[in-house]
Amino acid sequence: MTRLVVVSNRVTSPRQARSGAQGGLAVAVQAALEDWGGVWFGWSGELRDTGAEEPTVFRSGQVTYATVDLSSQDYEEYYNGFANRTLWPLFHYRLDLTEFSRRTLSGYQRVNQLFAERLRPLLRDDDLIWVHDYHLIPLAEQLRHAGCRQRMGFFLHIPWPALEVFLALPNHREIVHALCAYDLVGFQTDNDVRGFVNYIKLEAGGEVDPDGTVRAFGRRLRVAAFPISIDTARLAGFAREAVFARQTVRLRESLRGRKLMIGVDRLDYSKGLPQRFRGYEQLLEHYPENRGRVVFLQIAPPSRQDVPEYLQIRRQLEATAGHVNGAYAEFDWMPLRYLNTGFSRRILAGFLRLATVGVVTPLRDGMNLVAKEYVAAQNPKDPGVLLLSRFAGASAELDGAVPVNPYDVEGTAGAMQAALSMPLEERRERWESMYRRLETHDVDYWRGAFLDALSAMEPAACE
Ligand SMILES: O=P(O)(O)OC[C@H]1O[C@H](O[C@H]2O[C@H](CO)[C@@H](O)[C@H](O)[C@H]2O)[C@H](O)[C@@H](O)[C@@H]1O
Ligand SMILES: O=c1ccn([C@@H]2O[C@H](COP(=O)(O)OP(=O)(O)O)[C@@H](O)[C@H]2O)c(=O)[nH]1
Repeated sequence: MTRLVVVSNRVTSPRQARSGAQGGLAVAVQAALEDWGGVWFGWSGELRDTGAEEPTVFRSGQVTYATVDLSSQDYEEYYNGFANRTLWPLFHYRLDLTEFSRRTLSGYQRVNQLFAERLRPLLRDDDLIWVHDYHLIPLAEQLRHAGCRQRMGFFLHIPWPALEVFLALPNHREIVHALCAYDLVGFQTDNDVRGFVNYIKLEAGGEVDPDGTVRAFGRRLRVAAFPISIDTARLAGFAREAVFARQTVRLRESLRGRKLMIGVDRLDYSKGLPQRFRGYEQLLEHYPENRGRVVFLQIAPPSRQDVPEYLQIRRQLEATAGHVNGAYAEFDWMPLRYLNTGFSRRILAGFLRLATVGVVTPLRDGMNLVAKEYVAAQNPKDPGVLLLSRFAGASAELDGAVPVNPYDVEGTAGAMQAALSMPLEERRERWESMYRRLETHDVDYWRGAFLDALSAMEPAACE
């Protein structure tokens, strides 16, 4: 039987998943693999400087985990460097934060080569190989050089930028050339597909058919949007069960009847947290009836702390949160609760259900699973309102959300006010259309759509 082999930088064991420290990629891949079974290959998250080791392999349920350690130089150049100081900021439209160096680029290529060498002996001829995200764009090309002919798909979890932004990457051509070694390249949204197709047509001199068939660099492949999703029924079940859980009860009691607004994001500059805090400050300033009546809970587990820009945003947020509380707190009311802790998704589901407003206002986001989890966690009889940035991939699907331009701080405050005072009937109507979408378009649907498309490809099609 055809095996599924998933490759990603981040591999999360079931134990790590319970800590709540992982991002959306790990959450979705875990859910996809748990049902289908297969191999999950990637970085162990550990650093080892002595000698290249064979992958560590262990099995849990249906999934075989195979992980490799990285050296501290690999970690610095590949993960902190080219992946998270070049590709991440550039693909999130932050040219001001984008660094480029040949040293980190060569580390990026080296780790992709290492992954290819370690993965190859584990592969069978009829495996379906599914590679995830910007860390591993060159992997298929490396595997093909080593003679692998299996069908290979790639899914990009982050946005694909507009052409003019992408052209700022000095090795843009090399990156797209490498992507063309896959048989199927999946993006989160049609907008991302458009950015890629524009590059193929306008820069690479390639051709793209209406069905997404691409011919470029002597290869034929397919591109399409496959919006990632959540395990909707399971998350809704977590939220129902969490009503009587210890932490949910503690949170509810601490509110003393006040309305809860909630944000849950990795501590990342792409998530728009400073603008969000300022929007909340404006809400308290311009709609004073909310003072003492609303609490904003922002959960922001630290992420990529060895990358300087992440330390900067952390300091900035501490100052902004302190400023909001300093200006508006009363002796018996703290307007903003800002936590640098991660929670398990069971606990989060309970917190999301308690919240009258879910605030998801990234400056740019590939998808944003928290937006979908907020909808899934709501009580159908009395659902809360989702505020959603138009720059999150999720906004293409969640039409019942209140749209927000996160750069418009006063507009964000106005949207918060509208959400806090929205009548039940409108809340239900908006929630129902979003929940219906998530019931059918869940993580199983995402996995099935991608793997069906990949299975239908001819292996290693060259023009
Ligand atoms: O692995 P880290 O460096 O700790 O970062 C966590 C993950 O962040 C990013 O997640 C993205 O994937 C989500 C699911 O598709 C999507 O909803 C979100 O918009 C993206 O930002 C990153 O792309 C992953 O590789 C990281 O593992
Ligand atoms: O304390 C936390 C914070 C986040 N998450 C999960 O991490 C994922 C974040 O994914 P998203 O797509 O929103 O953003 P990313 O972090 O991948 O950029 C979601 O499933 C969250 O429920 C979690 O389990 N615990």
